[in-house]
Amino acid sequence: MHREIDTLILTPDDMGRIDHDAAASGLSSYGLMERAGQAVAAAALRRFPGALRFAVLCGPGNNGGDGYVAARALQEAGAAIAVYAFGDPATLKGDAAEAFGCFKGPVFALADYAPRVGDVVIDALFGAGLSRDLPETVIRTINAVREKVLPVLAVDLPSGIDGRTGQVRGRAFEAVATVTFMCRKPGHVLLPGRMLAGDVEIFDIGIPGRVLARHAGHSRVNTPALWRVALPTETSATHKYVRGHLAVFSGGATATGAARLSALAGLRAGAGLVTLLSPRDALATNAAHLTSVMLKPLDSEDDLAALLEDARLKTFVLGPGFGHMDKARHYVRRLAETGRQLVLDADGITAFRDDPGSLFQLFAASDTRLVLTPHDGEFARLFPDLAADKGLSKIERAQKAAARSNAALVLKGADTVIAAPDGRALVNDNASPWLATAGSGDVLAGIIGAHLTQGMPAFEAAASAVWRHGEAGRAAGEGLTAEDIVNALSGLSEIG
Ligand SMILES: NC(=O)C1=CN([C@@H]2O[C@H](COP(=O)(O)OP(=O)(O)OC[C@H]3O[C@@H](n4cnc5c(N)ncnc54)[C@H](O)[C@@H]3O)[C@@H](O)[C@H]2O)[C@H](O)CC1
Ligand SMILES: [K+]
Repeated sequence: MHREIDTLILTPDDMGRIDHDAAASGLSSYGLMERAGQAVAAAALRRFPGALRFAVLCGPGNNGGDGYVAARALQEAGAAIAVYAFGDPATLKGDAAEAFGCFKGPVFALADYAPRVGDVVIDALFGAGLSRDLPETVIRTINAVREKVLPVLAVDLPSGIDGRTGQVRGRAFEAVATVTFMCRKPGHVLLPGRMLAGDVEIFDIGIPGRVLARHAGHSRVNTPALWRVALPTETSATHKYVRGHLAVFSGGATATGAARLSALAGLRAGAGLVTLLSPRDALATNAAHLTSVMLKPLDSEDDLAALLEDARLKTFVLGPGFGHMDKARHYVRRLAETGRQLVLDADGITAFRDDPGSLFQLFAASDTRLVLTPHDGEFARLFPDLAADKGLSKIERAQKAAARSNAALVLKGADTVIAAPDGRALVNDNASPWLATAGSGDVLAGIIGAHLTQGMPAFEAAASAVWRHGEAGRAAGEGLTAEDIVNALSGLSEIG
């Protein structure tokens, strides 16, 4: 079943406003903390039945408060515990002070914690409120725990992970699992936070859906439920022209492979027809490798203008192995001016590095017809200021770039973010490490093109393509090549 809280991503700021609102509507904020701490204790007992001792490390804020509740619950369950505090617990405030007050047992200074084999560490030092790099005492503790390779269960977030960005503030615990509350935060889904959070459990502490909805932004984890309705449906009336005609620009004679991968992926991903537009000097090479993909010579803007007289050709992929920067810019202008949809990748992106504004201008005044698929390096060519702003999370960078370019933006990586000009953002989490292989991006561009040409809106076309690409990568398994991803596409069972 699709639960809203399983896909929603809330920033720590959103979460703070939700807390505030929940309390203002009469919900006991200490009650939320009590449920949070109890959930942590339950997860600890369930996951680590053989623990000799739970070392509960409590911080100076509400994350520490959850820790005291968990410590009390573990004690009541008969588990051996030892509690260590960073800072003087007597100075705790509000709910955390109450949680501390309810815990009956000794609390030692964090600096005195000597990790022992058999300990399971409950990390309740810092959660959503981490606002700067970790202090030295905490870093020393993290190092000592990592040195002994002790299992860590993190409360809300592994301490040291910035909940808004997923970046490490100085040092961070590497958790086996993290228990978070209501929704995931960017720190759970963006790298490196995602790797350090381990298995993330989302626990509903009882904040009403209406309060969540009031403050929820437009960020989610990329799942089929979010775009399934936009997928093209197969009916008996489906005709190859109805399923769309995708055209992919090939590079010159020595660089044709990338575009062929895009073209083949487009065909496998459901485009009715796919044509490779090839320079004449590369026709023989391309012809030798193609059967189901059609081939047309194209060397100049005039050739393109003639081609564009066919109104059925609505969707293009330009960039993989393309090579010619001037031609790329001229072709893109023609495509934009004639109202075409375009997936711009690789060299197509680089072609606009000296004047990204001219690209954005071309696609500014219309529905979203452009999909940009940069990796970090290409992103920096089009959006140097956003790439340089280390204060932005990857989600925020993608959102700003999508708004500026009026494009559906696919910011690639193991934590690919797909953003729309209207602010929607999806973080993808089904990619296997094997997907980072030569040609993988060319395949993705082709799948996006296929989805576009079948009539999906740009953002949904991109998001579903990234997801299918991830699934195909998983199906192809370890050691895959880009060809394997293409082949795995048609073997995928029904989406979602
Ligand atoms: N959101 C919810 O629904 C609930 C959240 N709970 C838990 O509360 C924490 C967030 O609590 P908060 O007090 O805002 O933040 P922290 O405990 O993470 O830390 C704040 C505390 O630490 C100080 N501080 C921040 N950074 C540093 C640093 N680098 N060095 C030293 N000190 C630092 C800061 O000044 C504050 O004093 C959330 O994660 C949940 O675990 C609830 O209990 C349930 C409801
Ligand atoms: K924590």
